This record gives sequence, C-alpha cells and structure tokens, in this order.
Amino acid sequence: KEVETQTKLANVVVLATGGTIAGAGASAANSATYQAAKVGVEQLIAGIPELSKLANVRGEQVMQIASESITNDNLLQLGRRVAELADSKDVDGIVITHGTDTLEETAYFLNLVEKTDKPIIVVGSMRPGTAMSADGMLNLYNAVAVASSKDARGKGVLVTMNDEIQSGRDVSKMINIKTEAFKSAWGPLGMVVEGKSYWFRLPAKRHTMDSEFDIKNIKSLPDVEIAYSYGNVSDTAYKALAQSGAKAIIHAGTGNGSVSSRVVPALQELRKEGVQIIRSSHVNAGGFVLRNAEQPDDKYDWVVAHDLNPQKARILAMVALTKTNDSKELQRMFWEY
Ligand SMILES: NC(=O)CC[C@H](N)C(=O)O
Repeated sequence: KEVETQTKLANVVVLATGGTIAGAGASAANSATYQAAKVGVEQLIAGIPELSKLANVRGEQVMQIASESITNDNLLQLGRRVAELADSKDVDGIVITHGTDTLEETAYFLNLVEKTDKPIIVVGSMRPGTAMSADGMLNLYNAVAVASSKDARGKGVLVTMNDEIQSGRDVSKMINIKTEAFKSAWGPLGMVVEGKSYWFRLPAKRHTMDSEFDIKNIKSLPDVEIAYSYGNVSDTAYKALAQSGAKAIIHAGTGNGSVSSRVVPALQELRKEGVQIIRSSHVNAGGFVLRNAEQPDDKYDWVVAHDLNPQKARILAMVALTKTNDSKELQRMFWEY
C-alpha cells in the first residue's frame, strides 16, 4: 500500500538560483547580516525531510547568486531550463528558489514566456536558514506543496511567501527585513496551510499557455533601462541611457507616472529618435498609470505601464520588443499582460 501511495506522488524539480533562502550567517542572531547564496540545493532539500511526503523531489543548482546580480542572460538560461523540464513527461511541477530582491522580476518573466500549465512556483526567504525563526523552510515546503497540487495548474507562475500564494505577475517586494515582505496591490490568490492550498481568486491577465510569447523563440533580450523621478530631477539619466543603446526607457515616475517639465522635452526628442518611452509609477503600494491623464501620451506616442511597477514594466518591455517595435502594439501588450 505504501508503494502505491509513493507512485502517486507528484514529481517536483527544485531549481536553485541562490538568495537568502540559500544564505548562511555567523550566528542564530544574525537575521539580517549574512551571506546569500551559500547553501547548495541538495542541502536545502535534505533540510526538510517532510518534503518526501508531499512529492518526489529532486534538485538542480542552476546558479548560485544573490538576485540583485541576475542578468538577462541568467533569466534566459533559467527560462530555457524551466521550459525543458515543463516539456518532460516525468515532471509535474517546478519550484525555483531565488533571492527576494528581484524575485518579482523573474516570476513575471517566467509568467510571460513559459508555455505550460504545470505549476511553476518561485520562492525565497527573508532570513537565512541559520537564523532564529528562519522562514525559508516553510516557504519552500509550501512551494513544493503548491507545485505538486493539481489545483495550481493553469494559474500562471506563483510565489509562496509568508503562507500566501501570490500571482507572479502582481506580487512585489514591498517591505524588506520583515517576513511579510511580498504583497500585491490586488491581494493574494490563496493561502497554504500545513501543505494544503486554499484558493480565493484567479489572475485576470494573460499568462503562460495564453501568452503570445514563448521562451523557445527568444534568442536575446533587448536593452531596456529605468530612470527614476523625484523633485528637481534632470534629464541627464534619460539621455545617457538612450545614448548607451537603450531601446526603451521605463520612466519610474512620481504619482500617476507624472513627468517633470524639465524632462518632457528630452523624452519627446528621444521618442522621435526611436526610443520607446514607457511611463510607470514608483509609488510603493502599487501604482496605476492612466493614458493621457498626466501627459498627452497619444500626442507624444508614449506608452503607459498600467499597474506594472518600473521593474516589472522593464520585463514586459524587453519581452514585447522581441516581437514588435510598434508603440500601439506595445500599449496593447501593457493592457493585456
Ligand atoms: N532576502 C533575500 O533573498 C535578499 C538577498 C539577496 N539580496 C538576494 O536577493 O538574493
């Protein structure tokens, strides 16, 4: 009977990339001072014997870095490996352990480009495993639980942090240090409690199976950069980014993606030279940028990032630019994804 139950368990692959979930500090009191990306995937899995009751789990070390150092090449490498595994008949779900600093970017990228309905869960932790009340074990346990459940299929890339199941599109690291770091302006999709998922809502935006983007057709990602706005801002950064070859500039704007009168002329000029200008908002708890409200986007031929924060807008812009350089098409994609 035991053998029978064993064969019914889902096969889950844990792809490890580094971050605090693989971090180690000098003492149990070091919850914030430690080195990220130290512990290997085998040790992470071996540290949670209870995983074997949830699924047949195996690990792969894809990279071992702090996530602020992730490059576009790293994203493509990870995305391709996820796609290979998702295509494999003996893989039912994929978990990616990741640093939390850019976790929201990777989760959104995979949400756009992975053509599968198999669960893909991105997970991290706010405290290293060596610290008191480390959160990584439970977050990873929850990730494997969701990855091995049939309920999680077709819901896009998900993030399990702090007992919640978040949409990889919506979620953002809104707080640091605290374990309740990951939030979405639109709320979590569900909760995981003692290895069981409880769902409350579904993502409304296009993702994975319903996406027009496919990692298999993406050879490289174009250079898209972000310029931050604030009082007394100048146009220096915008011009320099364009000069260094940016195909699009994400304006990390104040409020409703507003643009200083000191910057507007430079952005009009850059657009005429072919650079895409994408207005987003850097307000903390979730921006929402309306077309033609703060600026005449139709007249200037600019794009608005909808509710995407600047770093997520960069991800969609890169992926979108692999298909089109038409600003109207880009705007459609920003409404739909
Ligand atoms: N909590 C974390 O994972 C942060 C550690 C590191 N900065 C990273 O993103 O990998």
